[in-house]
Amino acid sequence: MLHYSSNKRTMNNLESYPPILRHHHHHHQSPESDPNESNNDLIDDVAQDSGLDPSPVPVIDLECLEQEKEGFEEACKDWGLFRLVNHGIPLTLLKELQEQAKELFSMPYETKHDTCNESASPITYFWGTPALTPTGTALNRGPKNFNWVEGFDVPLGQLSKFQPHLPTLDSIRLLLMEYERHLSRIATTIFKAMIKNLDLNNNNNNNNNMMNHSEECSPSYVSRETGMVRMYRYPPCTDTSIGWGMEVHTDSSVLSILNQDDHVSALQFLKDDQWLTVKPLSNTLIVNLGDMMQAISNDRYKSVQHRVRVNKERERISICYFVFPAEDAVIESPNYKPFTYNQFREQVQQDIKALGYKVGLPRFKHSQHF
Ligand SMILES: O=C(O)CCC(=O)C(=O)O
Ligand SMILES: [Fe+2]
Repeated sequence: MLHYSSNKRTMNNLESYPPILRHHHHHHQSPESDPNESNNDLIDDVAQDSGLDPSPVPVIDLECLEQEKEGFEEACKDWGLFRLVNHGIPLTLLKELQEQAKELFSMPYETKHDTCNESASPITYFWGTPALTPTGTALNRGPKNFNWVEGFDVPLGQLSKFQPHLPTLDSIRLLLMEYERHLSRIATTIFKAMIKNLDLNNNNNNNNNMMNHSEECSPSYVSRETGMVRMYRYPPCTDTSIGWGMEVHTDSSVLSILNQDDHVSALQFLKDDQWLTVKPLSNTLIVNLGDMMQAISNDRYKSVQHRVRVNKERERISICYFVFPAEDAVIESPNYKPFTYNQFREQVQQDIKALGYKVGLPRFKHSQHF
């Protein structure tokens, strides 16, 4: 019985991949594959099994942001990425989301494609690139920039107004609404602590976007309405020279919070010119700082460069939450010309279309070097 269902799952899986992501899915090792690569995979797996975290990613306790201020500051300044513990999200919710996302992705490709192309659906389905237009269609960047990934784009502000026909998508919608409540709480807590450490309230008296006078965190820079979730599946690919699950980039968000598959390590980030791998560890979240946070902090904090490797044998699921400033929130800091997130996004889209890549923050600096 077990055997039967696991065979069935494998078969479904192949049908569930977008046609263009099916070619390199076979179980035997390809002769040209680089032996060092496969060794690395093995080492990762051993490290994972031992339960240790061999890469020195800073660990931040959400309950102790003030007490452990120094470590938190260092993580924001020197790393741009940290592992979050004590986040208060029930482990059952994290696991349920992973399970439901896996089930959704394992549906036939056509089903996923058609469901999300219903005109009323704010959730869109894409593959081959994480770069989308505001309406959710993929920005075509040519075959060179093809990424080994498929995903769903979920604008969180619209979830309560919409009921998908597909039952799996609807149950995921309900889970995501619950998840969003936790994530906006977490993002606000982290952002408040950052603003306090950066001492921005005192320095920018005329800037209402950080906190307002009653010491309440204003929603302007961490807006619930514009938040989004991306669910990704990275199919396995025997030929890892094909490229990246997701090529190197920085996030445009204020903060990104990642709930990743417990089994496959693939996310890498740049630290002092070295690529380090983030090991998946159960019941932890990965938080990374995005471009908006770097600008808000006037470059004291850093939007970390990261990328996702393809895995030879196993698919990987990740669920990423991104928080952005409100539409009308103007980012003002000494190194930058004042700009809104919409202007930033518009510029990114233009650059991707014209140049094939995102220029990002340098476009908005007083002195432009790019
Ligand atoms: O899937 C991941 O681990 C990271 C995804 C990512 O970097 C992104 O969506 O910006
Ligand atoms: Fe990213």
